[in-house]
Amino acid sequence: MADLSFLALLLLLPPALLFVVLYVIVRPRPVKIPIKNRHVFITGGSSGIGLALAHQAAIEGARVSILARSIDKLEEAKNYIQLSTGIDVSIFAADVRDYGAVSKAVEEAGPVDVLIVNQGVFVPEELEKQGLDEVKFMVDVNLIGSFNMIKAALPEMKKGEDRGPRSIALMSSQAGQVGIYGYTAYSASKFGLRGLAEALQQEVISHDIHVSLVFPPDTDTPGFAEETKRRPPLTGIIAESSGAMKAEDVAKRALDGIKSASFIVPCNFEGLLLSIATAGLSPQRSFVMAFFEVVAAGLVRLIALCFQWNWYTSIQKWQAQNKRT
Ligand SMILES: NC(=O)C1=CN([C@@H]2O[C@H](COP(=O)(O)OP(=O)(O)OC[C@H]3O[C@@H](n4cnc5c(N)ncnc54)[C@H](OP(=O)(O)O)[C@@H]3O)[C@@H](O)[C@H]2O)C=CC1
Ligand SMILES: CCCCCCCCCCCCCCCC(=O)[C@@H](N)CO
Repeated sequence: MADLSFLALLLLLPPALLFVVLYVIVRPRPVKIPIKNRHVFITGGSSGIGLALAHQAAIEGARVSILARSIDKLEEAKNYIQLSTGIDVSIFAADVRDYGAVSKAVEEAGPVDVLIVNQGVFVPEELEKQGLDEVKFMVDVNLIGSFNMIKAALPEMKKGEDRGPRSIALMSSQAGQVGIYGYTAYSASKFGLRGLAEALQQEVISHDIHVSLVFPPDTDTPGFAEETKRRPPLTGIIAESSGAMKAEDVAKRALDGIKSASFIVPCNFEGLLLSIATAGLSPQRSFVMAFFEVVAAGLVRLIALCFQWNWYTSIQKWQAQNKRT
């Protein structure tokens, strides 16, 4: 009996020690970002995930501003939120590719507490067929547009130390964690956001600003409805490895991730696996998540290799059936 409890202790000791070590070393330290009564500024807030985020943030008592190009869609979004919640949302018509327009909007909106850089365009096609104009379009809107937004909002955000912890959240995609057939430009733009976010977090941590990166799977939005009209079949087949979600559910996950200042914010179970598989050197505030990352790394890599096996088999089959062009 005594031998058994000694054995149990011996088995439990390494994970317990690991827990303690991780609890001590995880950086940056955990922090909570309040939403209520704070200024939440959402780009691409007139449609899909951005609109769901604006709606949710308004319900939670935030002062909400949304920015997008089309004034008609912005007004429609404003009316929808007004009708369903009674809350007024400020709207700003600007193209994120235009730094001057974006700065003007941010200046008019006033200091931002939570900046959600969510605008995005996606036009899937094999690189060989896709025009460079479309490649540039995706990189400009998704990546350079995000730089423009952050550059415009950061100076005032930095001055807000008396307002408490602030957040910059970026909307990536699971295609920003793994490259997917048909998404060369899109994946590149979303992988780019990760480099931006990791470096930025180190630069703004001393100002109590916390960066989050959200990784949704396929999500039912007006943009996605357009995308599916022209998505190469193989893109769809591979993307279906992760379950599709509703915009409201992605928005809820995203907002919860922002409020707990998680650096990596997965949205579904496959996303959780992907986050562990691609944890790399990204910051981790939660010692519990850090524990799983350390302990599950090998197994998750094995699962990832099985997915790659499955995807390459699908590609091979598809190309055999449809004669390579
Ligand atoms: N839906 C999906 O399957 C997934 C989406 N995502 C990401 O989530 C984000 C939102 O996607 P989703 O809700 O589907 O997209 P939608 O196409 O439904 O909405 C996109 C929003 O971005 C705005 N926008 C687009 N281009 C610009 C621009 N140049 N300047 C300013 N605003 C712009 C649009 O308004 P306007 O056109 O008027 O400018 C609109 O408000 C994107 O970053 C996308 O990559 C990630 C994973 C999956
Ligand atoms: C370790 C094992 C991990 C297993 C899970 C792998 C699942 C990967 C699926 C990738 C899906 C990409 C969807 C892109 C959605 C998107 O951004 C477009 N709809 C454009 O908006």
